[in-house]
Amino acid sequence: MIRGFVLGGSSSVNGMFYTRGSADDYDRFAAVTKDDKWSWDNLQPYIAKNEKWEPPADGHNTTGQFNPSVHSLTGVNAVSLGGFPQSIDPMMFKAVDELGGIFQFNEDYNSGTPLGFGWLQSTITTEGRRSSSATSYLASKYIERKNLDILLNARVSRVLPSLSKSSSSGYAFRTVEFAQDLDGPLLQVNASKEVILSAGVIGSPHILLNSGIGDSDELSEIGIKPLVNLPSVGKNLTDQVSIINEFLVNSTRTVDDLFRNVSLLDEVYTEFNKTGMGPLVATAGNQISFFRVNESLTNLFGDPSAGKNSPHLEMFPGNGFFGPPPPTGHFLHLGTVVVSPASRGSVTINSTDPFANPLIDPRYLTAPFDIAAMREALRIMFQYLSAPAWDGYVLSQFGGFANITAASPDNILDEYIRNNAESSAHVVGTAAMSAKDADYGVVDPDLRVKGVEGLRVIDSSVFPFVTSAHTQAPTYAIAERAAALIKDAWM
Ligand SMILES: Cc1cc2nc3c(=O)[nH]c(=O)nc-3n(C[C@H](O)[C@H](O)[C@H](O)COP(=O)(O)OP(=O)(O)OC[C@H]3O[C@@H](n4cnc5c(N)ncnc54)[C@H](O)[C@@H]3O)c2cc1C
Repeated sequence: MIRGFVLGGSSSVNGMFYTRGSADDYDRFAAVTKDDKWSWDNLQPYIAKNEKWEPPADGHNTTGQFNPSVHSLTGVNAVSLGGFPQSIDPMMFKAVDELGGIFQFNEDYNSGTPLGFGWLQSTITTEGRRSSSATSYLASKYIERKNLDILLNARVSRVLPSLSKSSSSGYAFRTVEFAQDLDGPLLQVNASKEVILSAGVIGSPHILLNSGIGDSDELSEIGIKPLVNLPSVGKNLTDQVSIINEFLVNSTRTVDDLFRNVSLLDEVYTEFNKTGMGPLVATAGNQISFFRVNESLTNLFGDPSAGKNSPHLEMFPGNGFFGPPPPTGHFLHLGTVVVSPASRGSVTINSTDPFANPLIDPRYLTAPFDIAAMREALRIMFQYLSAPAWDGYVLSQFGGFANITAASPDNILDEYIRNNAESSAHVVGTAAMSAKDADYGVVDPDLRVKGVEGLRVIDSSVFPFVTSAHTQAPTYAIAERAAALIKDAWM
C-alpha cells in the first residue's frame, strides 16, 4: 500500500488531484458523530483556510472552467487548473455535449455537488510546482517559528502511558517513544499539554496498537499488554479500488514520447526550469468526472454513498499510457474508480516489535456492491467512448483489456476487474471518529482518543467514511478544523 514516508507525507508523492467530495459526505460525518462542526457548511471556513487558488501556469483564460465563488485566495496550499493544454481536451468535452444524460458538464465539482464532468483542479502552484503540506505548511515562514521543531527521519514506536484520574481507562498518553534510526536507541519526548498522532491511516493505528490501545483480546494474544480496550483501532479501513484502462490511439500528440525520448524530456525539462511552462507543469489529464450507479444496484445492495448528490464512481483521463509506456504506440488511459465502496479492511499487528510491519488487509471487492459498481464504471466508460467525438481517435484496447466490451458478460468483466483492480491510495478510516456516546470508534468528534487523556489523532485515519473523492483535500479540511479545536482547548 503506497504512502509517502517523507516530510509532507503522501502529499509529497500524490497525484495532486484536488477534490473535496460532496456536501453529503461531510453532512454524514456530522450525523454519525452527532456533531455539527463536521458538516459541509460548517467546514467551509477551514476548507478556505487551506486553499490558495492561483492562476494556472500558462495563464490561460479560465472563465467557465471553475466557479470562483467556491474558492479561496487566502489559504496556505496552492490549487489551480491544469497549466498545459492536452490534445484530447476538446474531444473530452465534445463527447459530453454529444451524449448528454449522465454526461453533464459541471462547472465546479468542488462546489459540494460533484456529479458530472469538469476541469480538474490540482494542488499545483502558478509556477507549475507541486504544493504539498511540506512546501505549504512547512514553508520557510512557518518553519522558522521558534515554537516548531522538526526531527527528520525519526520513527515513532509507541505512545507511553501515565496514570490519570480523569480518564475512563485510567491512563494519559503524553510521552512519545521514537528512534532516529531502526537500530538506534529508543528515545522519549514528553508533551506538557497533549500529543497529536498524524502518522497516517496505517501509521497511526499501528502506533496505537503497539501502545496497548486496541482490541484487548487481540493485543493479549500477541503478548502486548492491553491498556485501553478500543476494538475499532485498525478496523474500518476503506480504500477506493481503481482500474487504469489503456487504449491505443491515432495520434502522436500524447505524453508517451516524453518517457521514451531522453532528448525530448531534456527539452521540456529545460523549458520548465526556464519559463515554468510546458507539459511538466501539469498532470497528463485535465478533466475529472463523477457518476452515480444505476438505482437497480443501490436497490439490490443498499447505497454506500453519503446521499443522492454523492457519486459512487469516478472516471478520469490521461493523454498517454499510465506510467512508463510500452516501446511503441500512443495511448489514452481512462481510470475508473469506485469512490463510495462498501468493502472494509483492517490494519493489525502480529509482533511485539513496534517496528515490524503491520498487517494490512484491504479486503478489496469483498462487498458485492463494489464489483457490480466497477462493472458499471466500465460500461459508462464504453458509453462515453461511443460518442462521435472519439470516432477515428481510439484505435483499439490494449493489454489484458483488449477483449473486454460493454456487452461482455458479468463473469468476464469480473475476471478483468479482479485481475486489474488496484489501490487508489485513498485509504482512510482506521482510527475513525464516532459520537461521544458511541460504543465503537477510536476518537471522539474532537479527535481525542476515547477513554484516555492527552492524545488526539489528526489525519486521514479519523474519517468515519471515505469521502467520494480523492482524500487530500478532505484531510486538509479536517486538519484545519482540528487546529482550531486545539487552539480552543489551550488558548
Ligand atoms: C501515490 C499516491 C497518490 C495519491 N494521489 C492523490 C491525489 O491525486 N489526490 C488526493 O486528494 N489524494 C491523493 N492521495 C491520497 C492523499 O495523499 C492522502 O489521503 C493524504 O496525504 C493523507 O494524509 P495523512 O496525513 O493522513 O497521511 P500521510 O500523508 O501518509 O502522512 C503520514 C506521515 O506520517 C509519517 N509516519 C508514518 N508512520 C510514522 C512513524 N511510525 N513515525 C514517524 N512518522 C511516521 C509518514 O512519513 C508521513 O509523513 C494519494 C496518495 C498516494 C500515496
